[in-house]
Amino acid sequence: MTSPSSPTFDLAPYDAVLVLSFGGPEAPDEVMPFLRRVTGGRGIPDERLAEVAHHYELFGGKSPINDQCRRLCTALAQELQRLGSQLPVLWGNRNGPPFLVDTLRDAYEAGARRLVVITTSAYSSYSSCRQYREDIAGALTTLREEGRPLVVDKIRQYATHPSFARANLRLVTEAVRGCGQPDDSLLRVAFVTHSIPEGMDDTSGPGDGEGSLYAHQHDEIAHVILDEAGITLDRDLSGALVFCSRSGSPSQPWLGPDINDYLREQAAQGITDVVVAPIGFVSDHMEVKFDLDTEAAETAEGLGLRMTRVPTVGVDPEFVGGLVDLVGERAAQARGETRAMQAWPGEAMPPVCRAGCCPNLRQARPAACGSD
Ligand SMILES: CC1=C(CCC(=O)O)c2cc3nc(cc4[nH]c(cc5[nH]c(cc1n2)c(C)c5CCC(=O)O)c(CCC(=O)O)c4C)C(CCC(=O)O)=C3C
Ligand SMILES: [Fe+2]
Repeated sequence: MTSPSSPTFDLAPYDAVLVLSFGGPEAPDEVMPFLRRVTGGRGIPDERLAEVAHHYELFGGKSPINDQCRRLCTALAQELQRLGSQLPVLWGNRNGPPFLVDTLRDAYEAGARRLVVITTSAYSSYSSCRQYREDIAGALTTLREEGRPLVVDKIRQYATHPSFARANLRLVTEAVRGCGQPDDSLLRVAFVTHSIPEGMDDTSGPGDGEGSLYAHQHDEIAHVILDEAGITLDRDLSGALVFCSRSGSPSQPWLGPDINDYLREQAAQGITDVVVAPIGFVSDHMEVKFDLDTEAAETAEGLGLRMTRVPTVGVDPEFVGGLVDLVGERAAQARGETRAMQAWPGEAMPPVCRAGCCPNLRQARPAACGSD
């Protein structure tokens, strides 16, 4: 970790850090406009939209995601200040106010010319990486046409930055320690992430035909957490990678198994305790609050399974420190310096995405922060 007086903590050429997120409604009348923006032209059936609208209604029409972003911005700004940087931390979304383009316009008016983006999404795939790069490209085009040219870089996808796996490892270790089931043969750890269409997973990755990097990165983190937590606790832990929040048409294959099916299968085999670790999500947003804390918790209760939900990384200091480290790394790269890129487990993702990686399978759209 860099110390406050360290000359290596230099964030030039950046004028601001920008957190880019998904967006969410904050009042009942914002729910349907939000859902229409999210699903515009994507063939999500109406029944699914009504169902998801109901999830938001259960929480008074307010998604937790914006408050999570506000907390993250505050935590990042505090960590930057602790390291001696005064860079402002801004926030923009894809699907709800504050929209990315508006945040960037305000930044330009305030004098910013080059920014570095952190997305609230750790893994490789179209939905979790390239789509945000398309959002950036779209916003930059609009602003260029307005006579407000900006340069935007992005930190590398951070599923393979050690701080992310380590923070998740620590949280899972604590949850297993506290779950109250000392018998390893009666306990499973379910690592949960957002399901995506199989075609999107098949094409996730660096663009050289490797593919399935989304599933692979999750698998690797799940495995190292099981191993390391097992060593720390001197236990023989087992578990699986499972999925939530499947949408799309039922005929289209998405990644599985669904967490609820997994819980049923485990209960049928005599398991009594499941520790649910949402490694696919950086904070408690709607997928976590509804799909896990509401739906999966009900499934578990109906099965007589005890479910312990692991916290998301949120504003965990190790996680936030890792993001700030990545901002420093990206700044050094922007200055043309070479710097060792920390990675665990697996390889560091490129700071500039490779041509053709994680393609948009519906329509080709310009994407920023990549070599294509
Ligand atoms: C990989 C991934 C992440 C993680 C990476 C990232 O964070 O970006 C993510 C995050 C999120 N997804 C979210 C919400 C929604 N996602 C939807 C639909 C979809 N997600 C997909 C994938 C992902 N989504 C996909 C392939 C679709 C199908 C349609 C499409 O191809 O786009 C729909 C439509 C209705 C439905 O069908 O569920 C909604 C409402 C929210 C906000 C939650 C809140 O309000 O707290 C967040 C953070
Ligand atoms: Fe989603």
